[in-house]
Amino acid sequence: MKAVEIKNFSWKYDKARDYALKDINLEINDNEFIGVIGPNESGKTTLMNVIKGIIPQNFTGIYKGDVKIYGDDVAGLSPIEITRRVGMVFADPESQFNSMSVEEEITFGMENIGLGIDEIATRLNNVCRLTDIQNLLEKPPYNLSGGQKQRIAIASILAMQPKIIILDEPTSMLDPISKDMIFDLLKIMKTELKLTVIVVEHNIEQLVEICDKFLLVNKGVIEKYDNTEEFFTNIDFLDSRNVRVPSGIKIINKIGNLNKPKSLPIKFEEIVKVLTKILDKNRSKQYEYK
Ligand SMILES: Nc1ncnc2c1ncn2[C@@H]1O[C@H](COP(=O)(O)OP(=O)(O)OP(=O)(O)O)[C@@H](O)[C@H]1O
Repeated sequence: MKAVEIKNFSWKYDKARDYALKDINLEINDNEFIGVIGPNESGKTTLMNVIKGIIPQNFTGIYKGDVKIYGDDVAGLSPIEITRRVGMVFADPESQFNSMSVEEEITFGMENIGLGIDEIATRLNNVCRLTDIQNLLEKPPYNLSGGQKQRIAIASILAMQPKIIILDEPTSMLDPISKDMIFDLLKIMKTELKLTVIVVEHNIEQLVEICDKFLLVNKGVIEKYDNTEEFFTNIDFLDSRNVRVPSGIKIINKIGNLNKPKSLPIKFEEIVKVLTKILDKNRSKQYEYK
């Protein structure tokens, strides 16, 4: 069964002149990891809100087409049913907080959906271990570092055990070390928790290492949706859309196009391997000539 299935979908915000999303068709498989990129105001957040059911629940406008989450029409699900299936993390973790201690913050959602005390304790323990926030439980969530706040926001979402997690620019307000910690957590979500992960992120260099597929949204339409390797084959097209293609991929693409191999690596360590081979070959050739 598909995790997300969107068919002929369009959305126009009330009073907006144009549709924010136009004729969207999209399928996301269970346990896939999707990187969503695109220019500002292209419709990325709107698309995430559609998958999470925030649109049409909290917005008025024109809603056309079908949006299904694991086979069910999202517009027909109750807020609790949606919360159980889809979790969402925002750029600003504080926008999610509404409790006076980290522990309350994490248990709040679980109590709301009526989980028992033992289940809440087990889940609390698990998510604190995953996000490394055990020593923060007594503290107010507001007086912490940006990275800690984001890990708390993620912990409270993971505690709900959704099948899909959407993260909308989760590292945009964080320092480099905290960013790395969030990327490590993203890996765990895919490999250990087996979630379907959809992340809007500008840091393509790090996304390339973990995403199965990339989705480019531009002017309200899906311009490109492909496996990561395929996505980065047409560098000229991506340049024309101002996608910041990592330098390693650009270099290997230039060299690769000259040598015409069947497929090109895109992950950092794979690129290093290929370049090392090319350099070694060159060195041994120079040696032969001497
Ligand atoms: N609540 C709203 N009411 C009316 N128009 C909106 C609303 N929210 C977003 N829009 C418009 O919808 C379009 C898509 O916006 P959206 O926030 O989805 O883009 P985005 O790609 O996430 O942008 P960014 O990268 O800047 O966050 C924009 O033209 C925006 O102005």
